[in-house]
Amino acid sequence: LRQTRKRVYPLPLPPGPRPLPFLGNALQLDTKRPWLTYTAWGKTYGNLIYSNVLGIDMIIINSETVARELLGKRSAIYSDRPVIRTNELIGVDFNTGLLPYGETLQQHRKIYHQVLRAEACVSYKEMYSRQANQLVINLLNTTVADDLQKQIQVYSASLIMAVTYGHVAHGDKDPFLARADELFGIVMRLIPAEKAAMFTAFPFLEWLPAWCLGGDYALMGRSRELSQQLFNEPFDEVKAQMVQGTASQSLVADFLSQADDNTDEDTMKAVALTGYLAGMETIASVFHSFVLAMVLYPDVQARARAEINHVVKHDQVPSIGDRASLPYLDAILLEVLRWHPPVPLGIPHATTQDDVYDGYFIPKGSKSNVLRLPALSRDENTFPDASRFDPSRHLTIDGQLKESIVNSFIFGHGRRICPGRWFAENVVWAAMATILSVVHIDHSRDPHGHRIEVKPEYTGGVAM
Ligand code: HEM
Repeated sequence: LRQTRKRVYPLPLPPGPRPLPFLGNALQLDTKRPWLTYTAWGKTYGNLIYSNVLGIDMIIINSETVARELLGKRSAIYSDRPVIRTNELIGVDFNTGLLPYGETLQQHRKIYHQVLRAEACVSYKEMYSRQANQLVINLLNTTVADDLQKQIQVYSASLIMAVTYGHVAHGDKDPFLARADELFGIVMRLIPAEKAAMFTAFPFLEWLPAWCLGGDYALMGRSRELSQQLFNEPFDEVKAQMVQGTASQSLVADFLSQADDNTDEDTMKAVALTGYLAGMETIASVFHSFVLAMVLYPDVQARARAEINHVVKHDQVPSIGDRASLPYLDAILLEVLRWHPPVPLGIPHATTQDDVYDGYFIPKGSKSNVLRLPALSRDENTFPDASRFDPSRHLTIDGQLKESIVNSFIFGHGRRICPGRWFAENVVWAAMATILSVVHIDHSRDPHGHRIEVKPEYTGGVAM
């Protein structure tokens, strides 16, 4: 245990629950549902809370204003990440989201900026449309809910695959998708959803050893092997295609053609694979929420379809170029993100220097979390009748999009803000537009023609 003697600070720490010697607040945590502990603490201690767990300083940020000030404006010192050693054991420590703040991270982020910034993302519009069309064809052949989930997963995986490596996946039998699927399966077994949420919520778990992964060394080995294959093979394929002149447009091809002598290939491999893994889960999550909303709110679906029919000619499907003329569809996208934030716990940040906020001392090395995304997005003061799915809350009286505050918390903050946010929005938008213009989403029916009610339930984890 790290805290062997009481430390003295020049100013008071933010308010928080009373710690026990050595254990700090460890016994007060609800490890299965961490956000409940933080919600309860928030009610007692307010928007900035200090807690100490096993000697690690933890700051919990319960307000968007404080998050923007600390993680945003002061991001020069709030952009480190807690080290989570288990990631090395399963071979996923290449992941951008886990890198400490420093040179390697900056190289990663430079590449994302090159290929995924807002303007660059628009250039993938053909790909968005092609994949969205394929999704609709697959959905039309789907009869049961399990298939729907599978189709959504295959869709997000194939799309990211196409955009990242220009690789056309052939359904879930595609070797790359199959490997990625196996890797996911293993990671889920080693770190099941509630454990993943716990790692995210409680960064003090940084030094947990292999036993917390169930001690299954064979699975860990297989996981590392798969990670290495996914890391190298698709990238090398694009490289070979570039030499033969057969590569299609993709992030990796764009990168290789823009690369200079100083460009490090391993960095690009890590970026590409992170993009693939980060995008697949999150986009699938948004998409499930979209389908759910369309089933539960048929009036919203009807209004969106009416908007599309009004703006786009009847024999055409909207493309990204029509986005500005379809504000209601964009409002649906924002509402889906607000209604069920895909990454509800965010990813914790860590401080690299001591800091002072509002008269309180924040020690260097503190792990800060904005753990209440669902609470922010369900805040009745900002979003009245917040549990209702209501896209019109994002529109002005004359039907134009309002300045959105949803984006300011859903994708994180400061120098660690999600670099895939524009890409994710385009991808989901294209799929929503295509689906709504050709498919009607409704409840399934039982063999007697009675509709089967939907019971909305979400799995936990880093992405819901
Ligand atoms: C709707 C979909 C998505 C949501 C809601 C989402 C949300 C987030 C959040 C909350 C973070 C943490 C930010 C922080 O620490 O402050 C993050 C980080 C990240 N996201 Fe996303 N994301 C989405 C899609 C994507 C996609 C499609 C990609 C890649 C193509 C991507 C790549 C990343 C990466 C690389 C990071 C780590 C950044 C860093 O640590 O510097 N995300 N995302």
